[in-house]
Amino acid sequence: MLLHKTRHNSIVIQLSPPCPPRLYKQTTHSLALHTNKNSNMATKCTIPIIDFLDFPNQTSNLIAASVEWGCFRLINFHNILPATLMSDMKAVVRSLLDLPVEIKQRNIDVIAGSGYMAPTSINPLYEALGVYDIASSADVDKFCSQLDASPHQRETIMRYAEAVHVLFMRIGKKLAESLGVKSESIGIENWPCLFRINKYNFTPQSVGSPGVQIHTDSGFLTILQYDEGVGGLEVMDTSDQFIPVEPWPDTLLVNLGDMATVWSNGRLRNVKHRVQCKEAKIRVSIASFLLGPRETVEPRPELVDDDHPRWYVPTTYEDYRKMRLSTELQAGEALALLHTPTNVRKLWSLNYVTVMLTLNIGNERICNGSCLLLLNLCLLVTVIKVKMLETNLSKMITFQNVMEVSKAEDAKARKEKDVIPAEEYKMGTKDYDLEVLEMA
Ligand SMILES: O=C(O)CCC(=O)C(=O)O
Ligand SMILES: [Fe+2]
Repeated sequence: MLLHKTRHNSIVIQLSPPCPPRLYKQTTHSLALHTNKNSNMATKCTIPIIDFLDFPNQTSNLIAASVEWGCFRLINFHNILPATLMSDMKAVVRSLLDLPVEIKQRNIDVIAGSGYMAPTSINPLYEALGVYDIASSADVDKFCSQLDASPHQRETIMRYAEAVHVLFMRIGKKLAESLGVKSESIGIENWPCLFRINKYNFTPQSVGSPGVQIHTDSGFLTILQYDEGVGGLEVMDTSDQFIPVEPWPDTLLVNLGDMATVWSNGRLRNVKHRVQCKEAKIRVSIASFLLGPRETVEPRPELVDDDHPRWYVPTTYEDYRKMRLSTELQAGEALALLHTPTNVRKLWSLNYVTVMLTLNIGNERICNGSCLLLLNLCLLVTVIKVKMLETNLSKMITFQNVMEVSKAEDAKARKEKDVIPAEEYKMGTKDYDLEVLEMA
């Protein structure tokens, strides 16, 4: 029996383990064929693969992957983002992250966490540089100037930004259409695309430690060019277990984030993921985030009906991001704070019914041992859930108060970055657990 937490934070009890969709299987040896139709497939179920050259055949796979997993590996996209551009970009990114700290600090935030993040004493393994919106050539230009990028570096970054933006448009439109939403109506061309390059200074002492804590991405879609040599990235599978995203050359990982869940009225899964230090090497990744509509984000009317009542109240990405930061709910839990009052009431009534059933049936001794065990488990889950809801609600109230003095909140969100020189990292000597990083 499994207790399974759905993306609406409700708990369902499954009598047998859920099986991930069987559509997606990978060959054990390589991805050389770049197809998931190979008949010699391994039996292991794993992260879905979407072949970008195989649309519209892939439409149902795309939707299944986005609903069940909230992520997929993308293959055969090189007509848009060539392999040479990916490796050129990787080289540029490495050299930018190797710049002296005084230069990297010129990369200031536009929104909290969009600029340079220095290693800190709490999290000495991680640093990042970022651009608020790679869909804006002015933003990309500014980033290049801040870091004194050479003409070659500038050109590579510009070409990469354009290619990733095209990929976002194509994937986003396919996703919308496969959900029955007309892609022309969503204005996706105007959504900002945050860009972040991440460096993990993994050392022998840090093996086994977290590089980035469990989180969901707060935006709509993420395109991740993960390190092709150094692993460590893990995503939560359909049974809520973390599984490694083994580095496969010439593939990208696409994640769906919190805004996709709101926009789709809860149909698209915001995948939880994390980075663990597996080996003592420098790991570099390039993450691009399509954040979502600039104005209000709310469930699409096409996806709200009697069978799918509206789950989320309207919000803006900016407000949601601030709420995630101030509540430190980084793994999608903050979405519960956007639940419509009707749905919150439903959750409470469900909890109430479960408690009553457990107490009544337990008292009347009309059930056998295993039934009682099951009911007790329900009770335990209910109590935990009510506790979580209470904590989240109190965080929301705090958040609302804090929003009233939003200037102060902004300052608070831009956490002080205590830069420490590389030679002073004391990895392995004390716990450099986790600070809450401002993940996109
Ligand atoms: O470095 C990675 O592979 C993942 C980074 C990530 O999840 C993020 O930047 O949101
Ligand atoms: Fe992420």
